[in-house]
Amino acid sequence: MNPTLDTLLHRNSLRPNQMQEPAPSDAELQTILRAATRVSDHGNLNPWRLDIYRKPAQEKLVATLLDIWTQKNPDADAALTAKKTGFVARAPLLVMVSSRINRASSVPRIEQILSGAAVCQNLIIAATALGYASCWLTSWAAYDADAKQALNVTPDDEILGFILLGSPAASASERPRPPLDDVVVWHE
Ligand SMILES: Cc1cc2nc3c(=O)[nH]c(=O)nc-3n(C[C@H](O)[C@H](O)[C@H](O)COP(=O)(O)O)c2cc1C
Repeated sequence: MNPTLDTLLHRNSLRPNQMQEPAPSDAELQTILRAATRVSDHGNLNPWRLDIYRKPAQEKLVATLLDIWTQKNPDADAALTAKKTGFVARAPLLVMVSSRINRASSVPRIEQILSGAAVCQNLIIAATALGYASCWLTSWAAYDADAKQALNVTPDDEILGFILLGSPAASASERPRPPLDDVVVWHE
């Protein structure tokens, strides 16, 4: 089968706890990032940013999220707190994709965000094509004003994804995909 279609037709997410070292090498990551940023983009605005976190930066990010989470959820139990804050360091590499909306442009905000979503999906596809595992998460942190500020994302912008990457440590369980007849309408 055509290798691009093979990747697209067989991609599955793996949870961060199903990933292990190594992360993509620097050279592989460059390729993944080039593929990720080669997206459709109305107005050629590049209205997105990619923040790369490796360890120890991932651990510092956990500490930042922990401060914010515990202030807002002082009664949360330790397991929940660890889950809600530790996810960003639970895989070998984290890429945060966020919008950088160009407000001077007439291109609608939604279209600039959609271009950023394409960045996320291209990133995942490229990592999959190189044999890496990936998972696109948002969690509470993408929508928390203080977390956004700590991550240098303005209130007007959006955290589009925390994308975790690593080597597969398990095989993905196949989940049902929608029958085409459920989601496709043919017009003749
Ligand atoms: C924008 C976006 C945000 C997501 N955020 C989360 C999340 O916070 N937690 C989660 O468990 N899954 C989240 N997911 C879903 C997973 O990334 C994944 O798509 C899902 O587990 C299905 O697996 P699949 O990619 O193999 O279809 C998100 C997906 C998208 C597109």
